[in-house]
Amino acid sequence: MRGIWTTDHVRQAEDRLLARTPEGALMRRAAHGVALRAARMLAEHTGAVSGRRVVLVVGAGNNGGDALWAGSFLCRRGVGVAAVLLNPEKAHPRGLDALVRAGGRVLAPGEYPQWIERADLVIDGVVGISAQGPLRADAAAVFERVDAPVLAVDLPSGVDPDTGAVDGPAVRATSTVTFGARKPVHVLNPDRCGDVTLVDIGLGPELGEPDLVVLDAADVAAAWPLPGPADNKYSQGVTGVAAGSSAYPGAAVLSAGAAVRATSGMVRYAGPVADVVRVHWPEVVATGSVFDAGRAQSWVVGPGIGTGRDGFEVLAHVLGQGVPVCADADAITILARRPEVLDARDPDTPLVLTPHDGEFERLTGAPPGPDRVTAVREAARRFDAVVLLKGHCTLVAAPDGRVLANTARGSWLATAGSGDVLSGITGALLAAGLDPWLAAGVAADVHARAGEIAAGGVPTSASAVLAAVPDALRRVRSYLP
Ligand SMILES: NC(=O)C1=CN([C@@H]2O[C@H](COP(=O)(O)OP(=O)(O)OC[C@H]3O[C@@H](n4cnc5c(N)ncnc54)[C@H](O)[C@@H]3O)[C@@H](O)[C@H]2O)[C@@H](O)CC1
Ligand SMILES: [K+]
Repeated sequence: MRGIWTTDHVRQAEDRLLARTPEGALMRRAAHGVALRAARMLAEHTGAVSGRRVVLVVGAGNNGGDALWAGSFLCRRGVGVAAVLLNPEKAHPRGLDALVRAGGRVLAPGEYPQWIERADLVIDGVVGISAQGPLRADAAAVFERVDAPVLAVDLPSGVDPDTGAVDGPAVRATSTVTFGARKPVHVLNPDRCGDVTLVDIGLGPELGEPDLVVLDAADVAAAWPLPGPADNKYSQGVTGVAAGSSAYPGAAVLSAGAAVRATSGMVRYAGPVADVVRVHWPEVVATGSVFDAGRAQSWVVGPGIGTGRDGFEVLAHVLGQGVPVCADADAITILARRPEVLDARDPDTPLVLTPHDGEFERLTGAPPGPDRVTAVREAARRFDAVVLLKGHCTLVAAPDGRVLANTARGSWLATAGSGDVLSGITGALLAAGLDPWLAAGVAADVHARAGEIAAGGVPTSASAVLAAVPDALRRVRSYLP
């Protein structure tokens, strides 16, 4: 599991570390990491380092200091370095001194356009973790001229460090070098950060519990339940699926099929399109209604069930079974309109809600807004449920405040029926007894990998995503030590 810390926590940790570190040491270590990455980018993009041109765009704080020091290191490798100082009086004095002593130059205001146009690489040292709001006009005017690859120091300036939100001009980096800890922007807005390199500045012991986590493939593989020698079809957990209707039989086929692909345990289907499900998935034990379905260790409820009285009764029934429930799609709309349905829930049974933005707004009365992490965390507390907020970066919050992020692998999952597949996978993991927060996070990860495999670079479909679940699992298992 990789941790991510908000800027407040990073700043507090840095203060503790700074108190016992010689002055300037951390900044030089950070800047050295920037210079190494910059040299590699020059070599990759131009075939050489020495003789190439780098422009530093330098703001008023330590982020600009990092860029100036990095520039001084690059000068020593024969790179021609020039700095645009956005706020010359406030430019980091020691960094500036180091750059000038190493042979770098400071550009006069009228000089920067031709330098930017001829640059092989631009280093964004406008603002780091103390950033507020979008790029100001002077910095925006500089970056408008940039064609070269951009290396962001700590984070792309203009993008909110804690939410990843962009609300005006902002840098789009080719690569980012960050220090000590990953910040939320790196997972919430990967498109603006490019590839992210983490430089160790010794912050680890000061950091404490992360504010957000990302699962590694090895975490996903380790969490995924596999049958053991003593297992049978019941012991691995029976997944119940209450989905579909005559209008939407596909939702039932996709959700039940995803559960079949995700587990070797038994899958039950209960709903009006049992015959259609049986034709697609002969291994599913299908019946016409949840009221006469046998026992299950979890229920997936909602995809395609409709939002009328029948849907309400189905949802109330499965919530009363005393087993974990994954409520998706129409079940979320029912819950939003008639929250009294939750009275049927035994408060100790886990509930996973999987809204997209529109359903989230229906459920909570407000859209997630720019601070999606806070929004999903509050919803999880309010509903005492795990809430999985779908998006380019999917977030999963637990009622105890834990949040994990699953960064997208392209936009392949933006296809009809994709959510039905996710709910089926989640249901299978709940039936196996996984912690519901982990179940939802692991399901989101494998779903995203299956989407990437199914697409292979071209548009795909939910059926293809479902078919790719086993390959996605094989791939995550290959990361096991
Ligand atoms: N404190 C430390 O121990 C270390 C800090 N480091 C660097 O220091 C950075 C943080 O430095 P600072 O706290 O000095 O602050 P920043 O360099 O992030 O910002 C400097 C100032 O820019 C102004 N500003 C805010 N938003 C702006 C915007 N949108 N456009 C233009 N100006 C804006 C503010 O007045 C702010 O105080 C980190 O991101 C990292 O790059 C690294 O050197 C590693 C060690
Ligand atoms: K920056």
